[in-house]
Formats: sequence, structure tokens, C-alpha cells
Amino acid sequence: MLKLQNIQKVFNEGTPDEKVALGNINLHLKPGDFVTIIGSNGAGKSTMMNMISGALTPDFGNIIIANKDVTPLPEYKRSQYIGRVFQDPMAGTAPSMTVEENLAIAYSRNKSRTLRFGVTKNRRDVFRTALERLHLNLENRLSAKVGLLSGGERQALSLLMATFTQPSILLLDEHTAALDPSRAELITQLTKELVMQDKLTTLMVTHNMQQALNLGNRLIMMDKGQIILEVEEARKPHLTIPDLMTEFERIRGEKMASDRALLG
Ligand SMILES: Nc1ncnc2c1ncn2[C@@H]1O[C@H](COP(=O)(O)OP(=O)(O)OP(=O)(O)O)[C@@H](O)[C@H]1O
Repeated sequence: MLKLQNIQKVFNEGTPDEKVALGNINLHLKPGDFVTIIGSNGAGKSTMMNMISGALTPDFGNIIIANKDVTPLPEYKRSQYIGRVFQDPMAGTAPSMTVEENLAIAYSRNKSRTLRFGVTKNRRDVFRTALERLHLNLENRLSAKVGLLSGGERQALSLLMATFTQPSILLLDEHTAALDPSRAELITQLTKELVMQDKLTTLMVTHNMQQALNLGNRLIMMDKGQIILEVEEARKPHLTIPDLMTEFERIRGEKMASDRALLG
């Protein structure tokens, strides 16, 4: 479903500020894979997500989504294949618009490919049914302005909007990091439910190692622009945080330095 082939990205090449953000990244996600990504600060996680979404172009390499080479496609053209939720609950929704209007935008992004409103079910019914999946009673608040929702409600709506049209790839970019622990837990649970029920192929960046272990069927660890560890489906359920620390030390020959990763 997603193939990253020899992806490289260097910022400020040929200057004293030159930075190899992604070395030579290769990654293959099968349909329905849910891969969690951990890594130290500056490891290249956001650069990789931006490369997949089309916000950044690789210097070298190819990005294949659903058997289509999307490397030359700009971000707006790739959005039909991709749903994305950012860390900031404000980023995924339009605050001055209502819940219904926001969902209509999400719907129109991809109407050619998936959802079609049947003759018997009107658009509002479809939105209500979708919102019921969040268990937040938003189905009865279709006319509420999104700016008035709590951070957790907004992030839940962002998640629903990103998954509404069954994207080929779902990108979750530390999407629970800005929430308090109870709301983060709510969004984590919703993520699990929506991804599993819809069998979405998903990549999730998190600084929270426990969350990376709890969610998904595969895990990758990045450091200094490289994928340094890939944990496959059979091994992941047995892995612990100390295992991850030991693996990092074994591969890199030094202790992992990210306190955020440990404390998350
Ligand atoms: N636009 C840019 N210009 C120059 N350097 C950049 C740019 N974007 C990222 N970098 C550098 O590339 C490297 C990878 O950054 P990236 O943001 O992908 O890391 P990350 O793993 O997401 O880190 P964090 O967990 O701290 O968000 C870092 O050294 C960063 O400073």
C-alpha cells in the first residue's frame, strides 16, 4: 500500500548548515499495516511524514501509494490518498465552521473515490452515523461551531475527518501529544477503533514509547535520518520499553538520549 524507495533529503546542501534529514529510507507497508514510529529529536520522523504527504519533495527516491508513483504529485493532489492528523487540534479543522460543514469539506476532498450518499440516506444522516463512532455526542451537535469544541473533541473530529473517506494512508503526527492524559487516552482508543474497524494502513509518529508499543502491528525506530530498527508483527506484542532501550544501545553503541521518549 505504501512503498518508500531509497528516499533521501538533505537540507541546505553544500552550506555549513547542511543536514541529512533522511539518509536512504526504505519502507514497505502492506494494506492494513499500522506502523508506529519512534525516534530521538531530529531523527527525521516529521521529514518522512512530510515527504509522504507531499509537503516536501525528496532529493532522491520514490514514493508509491496504492501502486501509483506519487513522487511528482504536489500535496493537494496527493490528499485524495492521504488522511493526516497533526499534533495541534487546531490544525485539522476550521474553527469558524460548524461540525457539519467541516465534515462536508472532508467528504468533498475525496468524493470521486469512495463515499456516495445513497438516495435513501441524506448527507446529514451519513455525518451523524459517522460521528456516532466517536461516542462524544457530536452527532447531536452538527450545527455547533468547531471553535467551541474542547481540544479532545476537536482532535476526535480531526481524526474522523482524516479517516472519513477511507484514505489509502493515514498519517498520525504525534496527534495525542498536545492533549491532557485523559483526552490523549480517549484519542488513542478512538484511533485504535477507527484504524482496526476500517483496516486503515497507518503510520503514527509518537514520542510515547508505551503508546508505540500498545498500538499497531509493527514498529520502527529512527535515528539520525535512518530507520535503525524494524520490529515485525510476530515480535511486537512481546516487546517492552527496556527492550527498545537495549536495542538502541546495541545498534548505536550509546544510551538513548531522548527524555521525552522515556517519559512520554
Ligand atoms: N526545513 C528545514 N531546513 C533545515 N533543516 C531542517 C528542516 N526541517 C528539518 N530539518 C532538520 O532535519 C533533521 C530532521 O528533522 P525532523 O523534524 O524530521 O526530525 P524529527 O524526528 O521529527 O524530530 P522531533 O522529534 O524533534 O520533531 C533535524 O536535524 C532538523 O533540524
